[in-house]
Amino acid sequence: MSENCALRRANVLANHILQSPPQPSNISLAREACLQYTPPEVNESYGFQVEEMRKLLDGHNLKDRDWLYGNMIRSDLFNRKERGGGKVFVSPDYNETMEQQREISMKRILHLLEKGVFKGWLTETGPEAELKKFALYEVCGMYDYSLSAKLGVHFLLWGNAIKFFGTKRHHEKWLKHTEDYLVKGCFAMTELGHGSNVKGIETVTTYDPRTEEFVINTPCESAQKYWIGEAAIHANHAIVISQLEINETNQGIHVFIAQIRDQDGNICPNIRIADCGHKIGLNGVDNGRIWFDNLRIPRENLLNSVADVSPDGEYVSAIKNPDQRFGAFLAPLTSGRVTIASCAIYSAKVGLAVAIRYSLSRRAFSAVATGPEVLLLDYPSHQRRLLPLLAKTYAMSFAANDMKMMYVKRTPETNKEIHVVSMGLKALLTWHNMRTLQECREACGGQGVKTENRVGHLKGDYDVQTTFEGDNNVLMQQVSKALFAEYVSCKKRNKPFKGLGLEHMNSPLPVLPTQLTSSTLRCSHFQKNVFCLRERDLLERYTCEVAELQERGESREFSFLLSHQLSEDLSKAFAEKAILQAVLDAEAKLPAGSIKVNKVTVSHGRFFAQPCLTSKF
Ligand SMILES: Cc1cc2nc3c(=O)[nH]c(=O)nc-3n(C[C@H](O)[C@H](O)[C@H](O)COP(=O)(O)OP(=O)(O)OC[C@H]3O[C@@H](n4cnc5c(N)ncnc54)[C@H](O)[C@@H]3O)c2cc1C
Repeated sequence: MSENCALRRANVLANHILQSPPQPSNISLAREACLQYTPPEVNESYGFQVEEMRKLLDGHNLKDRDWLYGNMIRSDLFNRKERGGGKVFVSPDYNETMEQQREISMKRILHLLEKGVFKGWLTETGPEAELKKFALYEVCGMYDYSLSAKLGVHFLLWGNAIKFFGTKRHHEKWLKHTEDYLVKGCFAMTELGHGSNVKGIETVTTYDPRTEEFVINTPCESAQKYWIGEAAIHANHAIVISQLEINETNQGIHVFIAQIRDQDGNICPNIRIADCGHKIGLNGVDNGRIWFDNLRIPRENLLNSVADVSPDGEYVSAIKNPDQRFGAFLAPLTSGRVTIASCAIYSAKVGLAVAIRYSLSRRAFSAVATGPEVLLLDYPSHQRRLLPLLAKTYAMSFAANDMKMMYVKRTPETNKEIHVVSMGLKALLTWHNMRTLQECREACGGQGVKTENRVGHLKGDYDVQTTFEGDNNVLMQQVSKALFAEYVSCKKRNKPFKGLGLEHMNSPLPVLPTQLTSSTLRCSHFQKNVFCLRERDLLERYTCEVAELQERGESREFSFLLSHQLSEDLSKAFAEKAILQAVLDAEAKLPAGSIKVNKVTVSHGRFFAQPCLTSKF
């Protein structure tokens, strides 16, 4: 980009910001010849240190990420494209049929397996191994979300279910084989009749002490397993979530391993499988439907860390309360949600990179008759459309990194907090991604529709993130329910708040200054107070509303579902407070002045902070 161009743009931007009348400029407004255009990636130069920015945004495992990018770029399987300036890009071939996408996704996984990408994904433990895994998922997700989702089903759902719910015998038998793809796993929880309401699933498993086997049955059409990733073609084993009936007593949902295909890929007896077919995106994943016709599996295939059945058919569980048992069974979904939320932010980054770069090369309309046309990003409306989304993406990127750290350092004491935070952030970050992608698509005009520009495809592929591993609206209810439970429990026991970030409620109400100057608005102490006050107010009002509903005779469970507006506002306030905290933490770690939360906006009674990065690196 010529110096004149840059200067002119800086002037226009400065004028927008300072809102001063346009200054007469000495810069030549000569029309640029059409053919002077070169794609930005060819001669891009940066006014900041890219590596420093990456450290800040990626946060961890930069070398591992580059190693995986390198593996993709070197392989023909990833559809490499050489561009001017010696740059090599990889992106899926968007002309492939659903069948081809499924096949190539599996081939890519097997190629990465050969390169050692998944080494230790289930057998190595500790924060370093887990962070590395998160980083590699994110890289896969940026390349093609089908690749990341397929890995998610195999490692996070199937693999983690064995890890968390299984005991030594299961770990020894399955984990290494899973890591080596000698078994290909899927996770069969959702049914046609029951998705969000997991407790209501209808698949039934009974025990036969004569043969020491469990018998899994799909009693009706609504009990067919539906949307099961990898089930249509690739998986040969399934985690089956089912009600367990022992001596005609229902013990609630339990987790079993069932073989669904033999080594040659043939469907096993007493199992029927159908394909869910073409989807609006994510067609590299083969989602399927499964029916079990009194399938017999060995007694050892019950994952028995939470509960067990003795050879003669006695049910034993250390957790007596069925609700607590149910909660323990949903634990592996936490790592899935953390991954989903962080991948969503990478998708938003890709969309914004495409749209903002386009807005820096596309011109439309001239300010003066003989002058050059104006760059899209010089229009205040275009800035207002894209830059707040960019700022929020930065903020959420810090929050995603904080959440990953919290997850990898989890302890029994922090498990509940990470569970609730991951629900709130999964919902907010995936919604943000979808909103961002739509704006980016429109901001690119007609070019946004072109498949090669990716934004449209990202929308199709990432859309389901708002639904799977917890529908966002249902997650919002669960966040507010958890906050309610904490509030009521502390008040009843007259104990101070401890956990879920509610400790601020132990202090008297903070007093906000009546005069809001710009320096007040920029002060992190003020910002935190505002977010805490909002959460406190919403939590108190929500608690009153739920209590009133219960007094009017609604059941405890149903009262949470009836209070929707306050519930949603409270859950969002909780998640946005976590995002603000992540921005402030990031700011604290940086050289003074490198990052600033520069604006707190108040609209419709809601507060939101917009961080901005300055170029002080
Ligand atoms: C591509 C894809 C892959 C998937 N992969 C898997 C997989 O591998 N394994 C697996 O087990 N499942 C999988 N799923 C299933 C997924 O987890 C479920 O679709 C999800 O849990 C939602 O369930 P549902 O579709 O039955 O929707 P429902 O639960 O019926 O929800 C429908 C709508 O009703 C609303 N709603 C529901 N309950 C309430 C309430 N209490 N209050 C207010 N509104 C409510 C929801 O917000 C939603 O908008 C996958 C789904 C898709 C689409």
